[in-house]
Amino acid sequence: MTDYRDPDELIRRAGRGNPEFDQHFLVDDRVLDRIPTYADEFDTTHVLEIGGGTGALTDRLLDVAEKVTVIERDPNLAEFVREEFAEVVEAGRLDVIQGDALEVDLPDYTVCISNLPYSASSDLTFRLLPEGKPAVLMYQLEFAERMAAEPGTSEYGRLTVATQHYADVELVEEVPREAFDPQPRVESAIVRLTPRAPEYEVDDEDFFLRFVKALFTQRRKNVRNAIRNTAHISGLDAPEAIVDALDEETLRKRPGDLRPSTFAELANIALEVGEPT
Ligand SMILES: C[S@@+](CC[C@H](N)C(=O)[O-])C[C@H]1O[C@@H](n2cnc3c(N)ncnc32)[C@H](O)[C@@H]1O
Repeated sequence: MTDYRDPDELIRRAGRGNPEFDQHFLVDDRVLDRIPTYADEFDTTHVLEIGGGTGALTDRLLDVAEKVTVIERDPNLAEFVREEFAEVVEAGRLDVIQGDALEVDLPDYTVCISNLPYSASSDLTFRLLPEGKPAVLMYQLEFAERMAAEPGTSEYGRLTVATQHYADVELVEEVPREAFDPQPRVESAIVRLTPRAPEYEVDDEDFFLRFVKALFTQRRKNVRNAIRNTAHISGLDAPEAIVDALDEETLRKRPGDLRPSTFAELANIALEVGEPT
């Protein structure tokens, strides 16, 4: 077993994380050791790590990757990691980009393995998913459960359909608050995202995602009323024509009970007859 740097010692030298900047550092060695193993089936030649923090996970990633690129917003932490891993930086195996991962250009990575800053989880996920590359990511447990949810459950929603449009979602490990320093207020979970084409076809991806978003704003209404009430969100001039084109059984269901493939069928019909603007 490789002797990795002690995460508590890294924090002692780098300085304590600031929760206001999403700085909850993982200090449980067993969790840190397991994270790269969830990417065993993926090509780990070039790992992207968003939010390197003090480098405890970076240390492990360097063991499975030929190259690691870290994007870290905090200039002090970016500099700390550059100095801490000076030898591998020098050898060209580690790049540390100081910047906002929502804005900087992404490198040509093969897999993203990160303990994400939770306040940007959604934006970062939907920046990564269209890249079509696999990922192993730490989220707030509640967010992870929504990503992996099944139709008909209270967790199932826009986030589920949008995520599963791009990838298979597996919640591979729940992580308690005590695994972090400082501890977050909520439990966490590691999610594995395996990209694949969806099992349905959509005629217009942007419209599909907008239509799903619109219907889920009315998740307790039936589909008939949800389509009528959200034409301004989905951008449809003729919602009634869609209602006329659908069968009664579908119209009586609630958006939260529709499978992604049914959303796709509805979106394709809406695009054809609903006069989208
Ligand atoms: C939850 S910590 C994870 C740190 C480390 N990887 C670990 O596992 O202990 C998230 C890190 O993301 C950084 N961060 C926050 N927002 C960011 C953003 N928009 N882009 C890049 N890094 C960000 C924080 O400074 C922090 O170091």
